[in-house]
Amino acid sequence: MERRKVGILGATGTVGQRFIQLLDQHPWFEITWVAASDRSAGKRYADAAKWKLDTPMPARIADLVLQPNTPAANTGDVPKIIFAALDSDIAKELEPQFADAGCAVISNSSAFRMTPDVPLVVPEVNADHLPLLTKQAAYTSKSGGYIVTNPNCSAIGLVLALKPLEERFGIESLFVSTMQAVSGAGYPGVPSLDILGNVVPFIKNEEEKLQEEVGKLLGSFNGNGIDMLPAKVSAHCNRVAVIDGHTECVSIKFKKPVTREEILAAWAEFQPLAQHHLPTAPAHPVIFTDAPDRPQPRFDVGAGNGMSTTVGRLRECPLLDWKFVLLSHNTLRGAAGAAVLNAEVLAKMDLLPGKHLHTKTGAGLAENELVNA
Ligand SMILES: NC(=O)C1=CN([C@@H]2O[C@H](COP(=O)(O)OP(=O)(O)OC[C@H]3O[C@@H](n4cnc5c(N)ncnc54)[C@H](OP(=O)(O)O)[C@@H]3O)[C@@H](O)[C@H]2O)C=CC1
Ligand SMILES: N[C@@H](CC(=O)OP(=O)(O)O)C(=O)O
Repeated sequence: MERRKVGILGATGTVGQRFIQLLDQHPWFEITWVAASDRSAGKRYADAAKWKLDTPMPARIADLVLQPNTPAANTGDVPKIIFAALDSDIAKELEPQFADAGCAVISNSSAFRMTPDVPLVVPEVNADHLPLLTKQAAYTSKSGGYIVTNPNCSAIGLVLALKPLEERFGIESLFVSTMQAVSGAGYPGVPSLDILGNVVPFIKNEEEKLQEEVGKLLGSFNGNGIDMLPAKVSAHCNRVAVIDGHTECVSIKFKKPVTREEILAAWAEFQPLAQHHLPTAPAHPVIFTDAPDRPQPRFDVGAGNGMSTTVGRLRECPLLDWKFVLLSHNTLRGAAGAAVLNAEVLAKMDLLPGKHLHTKTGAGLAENELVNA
């Protein structure tokens, strides 16, 4: 099968490098275009990027030349599928330009996550929100472009654990306290003298994003927009001296009495994408460990190729109903892997740019094939 050509915007950064790692051998997508800041444009990828992953930089990518970062400034072919890993302010300016030029922009940034006509999606949780993209002006104006976003890295791990619980028991309120890895701040990120032997109890805008994104992700698509989940959510976000993997301590109040066995069954049976055979989807999005001292970033961050959330320490909460600890990989499941999985679902729903683009709404496929179990 011929692979679809894709580009990466912000290709030299922490998340951009993860995109390269995940897409280099991808069966459906082929990287043909990379771009970053004006500082990097015109350079070979190998000369512009400080490669920080423990797998080698793919030789073919090393020789790609970084292109200008707007569609207008490009003289050659810009692929119709763009994975974007830009800071929010830059994303705000650049992503709409690519959507207006007819590209599917699969974005990591927070810039448009809460925009009413932009889907904010974790496929196992709310793939049925994706048809919202057909309301965007770029799409309806027949350029066929659009923006789809994935959530904040802490929100992704959290909603994977919450979705099966919300479906079965209903969530009334939620308290979450995070311990977030330094790679979440990009490269070079947090200065070593600030974080070594230390905990920083502040990540700008993080608590606000986590609180509001959970409501949209667990909300429902009403045909025109998203009705937010009305649960109360309170978040504390902390930076800790871990390289990869965000750990979160979660306490929940449910709408009805729930047993430990029912919670464990909800997690174990949560496999909403199992029948779709998506290359990046983990077999088990939520993995429970009953070891008393797990999950831990050092041992569990790679679960499901970095795409599963590991949950553990499930116990009764004297304030709310139940509490547990979860861990997920912030640059894989929390960023690049999430975006690649979004693109795989869009491909399955026939919503990626192609010859049928303007006749498809994605609605039938969302309802019939990608509903969450
Ligand atoms: N790190 C993480 O765990 C997660 C990050 N995110 C989000 O993903 C986005 C990227 O984060 P991250 O990879 O960590 O950031 P980095 O700082 O590591 O990388 C930033 C990238 O943006 C490029 N860039 C900078 N300025 C411009 C510009 N004016 N035009 C085009 N490209 C530019 C840089 O290129 P150059 O090399 O040329 O400077 C680099 O490729 C952010 O919005 C972040 O919040 C989301 C989830 C998790
Ligand atoms: N802010 C997160 C990374 C992230 O996901 O950010 P954003 O919500 O801007 O994508 C962290 O530092 O760990």
